[in-house]
Amino acid sequence: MMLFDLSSLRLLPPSILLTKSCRFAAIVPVLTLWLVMAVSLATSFTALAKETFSLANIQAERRELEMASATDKVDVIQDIDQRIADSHNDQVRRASLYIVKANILQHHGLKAIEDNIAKALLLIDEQTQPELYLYAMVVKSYGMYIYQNQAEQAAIVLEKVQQHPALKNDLYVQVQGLSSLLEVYYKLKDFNKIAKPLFQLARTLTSKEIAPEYQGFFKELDAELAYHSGLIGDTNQAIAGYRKIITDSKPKGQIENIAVANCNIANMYFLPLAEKIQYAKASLAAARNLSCSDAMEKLVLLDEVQQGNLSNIARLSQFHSNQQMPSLNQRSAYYAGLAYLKLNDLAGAQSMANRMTDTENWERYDLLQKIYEKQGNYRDAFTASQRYHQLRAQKDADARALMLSSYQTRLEMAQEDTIAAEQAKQAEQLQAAEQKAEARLQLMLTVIAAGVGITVVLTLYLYRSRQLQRKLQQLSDTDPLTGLLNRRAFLRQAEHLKQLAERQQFPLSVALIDLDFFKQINDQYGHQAGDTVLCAFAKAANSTLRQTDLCGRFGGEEFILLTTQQDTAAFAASLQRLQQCFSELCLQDKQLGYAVSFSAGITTVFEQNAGINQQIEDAIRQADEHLYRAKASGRQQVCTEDLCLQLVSA
Ligand SMILES: Nc1nc2c(ncn2[C@@H]2O[C@H](COP(=O)(O)OP(=O)(O)OP(=O)(O)O)[C@@H](O)[C@H]2O)c(=O)[nH]1
Repeated sequence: MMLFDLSSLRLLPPSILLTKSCRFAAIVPVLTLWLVMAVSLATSFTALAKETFSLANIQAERRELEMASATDKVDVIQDIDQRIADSHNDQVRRASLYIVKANILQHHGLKAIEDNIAKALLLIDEQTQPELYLYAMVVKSYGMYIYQNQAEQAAIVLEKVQQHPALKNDLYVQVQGLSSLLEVYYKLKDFNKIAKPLFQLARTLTSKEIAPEYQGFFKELDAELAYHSGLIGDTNQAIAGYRKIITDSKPKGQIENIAVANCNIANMYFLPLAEKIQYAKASLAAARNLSCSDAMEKLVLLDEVQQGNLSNIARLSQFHSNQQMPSLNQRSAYYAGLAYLKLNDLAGAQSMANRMTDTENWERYDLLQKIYEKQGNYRDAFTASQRYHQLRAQKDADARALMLSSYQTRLEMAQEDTIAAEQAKQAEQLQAAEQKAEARLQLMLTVIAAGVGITVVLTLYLYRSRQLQRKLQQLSDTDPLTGLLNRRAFLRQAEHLKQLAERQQFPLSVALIDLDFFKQINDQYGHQAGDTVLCAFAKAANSTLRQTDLCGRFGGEEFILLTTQQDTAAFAASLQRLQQCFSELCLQDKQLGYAVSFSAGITTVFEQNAGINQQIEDAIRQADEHLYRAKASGRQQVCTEDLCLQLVSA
């Protein structure tokens, strides 16, 4: 049976490990392993790519569908349904398609919105797909507002949407939300709040940060911005917005866009009538068959009646009420009524007043006031006049509030911008300071590290050179054969010891030692044996003398000792011990095997009590003289000035 170690198989090519017979069997698990790894890697990459691009894909698809929705809604809805059916495996995409469908069907009743949003919400996880959730909320709240008159609830939802951090990931939803919020605030007459989303919308749409692929898409929303600007009385911004659309549409020959843009300007509440008529004429000049063309013609007709062309009154008054432009219907009835009054046709005027059903419209009361006045009904004329002034004052107050709110908001946003710019500047400065500090710290650390490194290297270098110096000193101070001090080092240290002896008042004596018949040893046993004898002497000296004694090789077979012994007798006794030890070592040596002796001459260098104090050189000369006597008296003796003592060998 063959056993395989799979861990090693993975590291080494199977061919190296296996014989031909079992190679195939081993390749199978290895290949399987590699295959599993490759497949899992590929799937994880695909999953990652899918996760990363899913929002972008959804946004691209939404763009495509909503842009197309402007052309043929029925086809688009069919297309969406098909896509929903095809994407049964992708919940997120399906949810997105349901929301797009709800958005496209916004003007087809609440049920169409609610049904599709409900289906989408079932498929959305708010935590993991916040952008889709926000989109659903925007579409849903718009439906609530237009069909259920739940503007307040819609405002709460839309405000929450605008504050959601994930909104920044979806500029489209952000803009849709702002746009809906504007309408809702307008409906609620929440004038203090209108300006902010409007300016935010304007800022977003003019932002340079909009990615190129979104710019074309958002162009559609320029009309939205212009429309809301008109609603809040920012006629300049509204006209500028519409003019932009007109300028963009002209080279493309999009005459409907041009007509509608002019039409929208003409319909702006805050625009003076004379200007309205001018834009109405421009709209009609571009196209006459649009849903707003009737209203434009009515405006032009109004002008004619105002100019005194009263023959057109009948035509003006004949216009059927147009649901799209209720205000214009009211207005045409008003101007027709005024014209009838000019012609003293009170019945005609009254019929026009009856058509003005909006009891909040100040023009109705202006007309009634004038009719009652002509009838001589001053009581009702007074009441109508009172109501007229009341409503006008209210309208003026609303307009003033709107203007003030717009300026107030502009101011607040400018302040916010200043604060944000200041904070950004501070953050930048802080970052720069942090970077500087970091760089300084880095530099300091580098310097410290370099310092530490240099110190370590220097210390090592100094330590090494100190060691070397010591070694050199030791080499230059020692005799290489015996390891004792050489003559020069001995004399130097002897000088120091003598100075110490003088200071501390201790006695100092010197002995000059010469080995006996050394030449004979050399001659008889060889030079190496002579060296052994010299080393034996050094060894004996080291083991018998005191730590404080100095011993050196003075030259050849001559040694010198400097001792702090009290008297010469004690010194001689030490030399006796030395002789004993020395001769023993020689005797025990296999090469020699016999005792060797030495002769010594000793003398006092310094002795305070005896009044002796001589130079080291003088003392050595004296010791040499005594040594000469020791040699002359038969060797193996130690001699002082007065006597000689025989040394005993082992
Ligand atoms: N092996 C050896 N011999 C040395 C060394 N230095 C000097 N000598 C020898 O020591 C001998 C000294 O001989 P001498 O001065 O005649 O003295 P001696 O033979 O000891 O006779 P006495 O001193 O009169 O007892 C010479 O033969 C030198 O060559 C050394 O380092 N090693």
